[in-house]
Amino acid sequence: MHDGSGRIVVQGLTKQFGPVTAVNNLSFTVEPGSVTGFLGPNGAGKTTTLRMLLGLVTPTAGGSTICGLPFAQLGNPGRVVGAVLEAQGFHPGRSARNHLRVYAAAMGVPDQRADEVLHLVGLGQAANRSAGAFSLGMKQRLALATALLGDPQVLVLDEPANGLDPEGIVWLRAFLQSFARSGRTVLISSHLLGEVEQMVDQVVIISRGQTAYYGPLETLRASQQSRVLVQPADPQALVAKLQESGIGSIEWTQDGRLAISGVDRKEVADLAMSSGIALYDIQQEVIDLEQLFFRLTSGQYSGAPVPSPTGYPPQPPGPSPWQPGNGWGGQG
Ligand SMILES: Nc1ncnc2c1ncn2[C@@H]1O[C@H](COP(=O)(O)OP(=O)(O)OP(=O)(O)O)[C@@H](O)[C@H]1O
Repeated sequence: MHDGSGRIVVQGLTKQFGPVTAVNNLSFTVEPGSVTGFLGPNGAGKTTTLRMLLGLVTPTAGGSTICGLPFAQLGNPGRVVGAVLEAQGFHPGRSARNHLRVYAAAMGVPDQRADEVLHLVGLGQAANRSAGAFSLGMKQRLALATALLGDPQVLVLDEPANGLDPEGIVWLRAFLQSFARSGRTVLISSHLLGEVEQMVDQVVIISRGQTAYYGPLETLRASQQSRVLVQPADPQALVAKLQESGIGSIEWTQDGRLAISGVDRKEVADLAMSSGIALYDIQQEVIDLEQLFFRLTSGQYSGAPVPSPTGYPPQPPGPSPWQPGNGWGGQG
């Protein structure tokens, strides 16, 4: 019997395809009640990890659990975890409703659940239309509806924003956040941080099959020291005043402004005013998460070091479920 927690634990997960190490000793925990983004560039090992989590690929080492159990031991897994791994091929002549009824029967849920999940994903009006003729965005919604059939506690979605128009992305964000707010677990992968930035609370960023960052998105943002960018009438005078008062560290930007770290805008403005130095422009630098993401994952290609923010390396909570005979490496 699973523990009903909705927690996903990945511990020491490794997958070797011949000479290729697709996933390398990967560990992280996904807690219920939040949307977690599983991010990394193309080829980082995201799909392989999700396939191992869902019992479709046998790990070379390590393992994973959902609600405390390896996938293979979940019993009726569709009732615990709903998954969308790729925009599925749908039977060309089958309506959306009938597609769902086939899956509902296989899972042992009543036919009427097909209509419920169609409404949940906004396809209520398209129930009788042929799923094979759906647009990519509608197929994504239908795949999500299929994953929701068993009213699962955990959702695992591989690149769910792919193919959605801006309205679809806004809808998906609201849907996943409300799903998570009901105490359930959402894990979504993407190779673009910007695409899921507004949807996720936590992130697991991987590069070359290894964890580059694991923790709240906010902590990642805050780990980047922001700078005050200022254009003074007399830069030398402001530099002298800043150095005199020991405020921040100062650099010149390429466009000739002063960039001051370790201060807020008000401190710089107050100092300039009390020193009689006019400022033509002053602003707090906005941290570009996309740039940060590239920096974190560029090691995939260049071997660059990555920072270790708080919360890393991750530890699975509570007693280790990784005991001999607990399903390790046997599923797949
Ligand atoms: N069945 C397989 N046989 C051999 N190599 C594989 C296999 N599946 C994946 N790989 C390799 O493992 C690495 C990780 O691939 P994976 O598909 O997990 O990455 P990904 O992060 O999901 O990438 P993408 O964003 O492009 O989908 C890649 O180098 C890929 O070529």
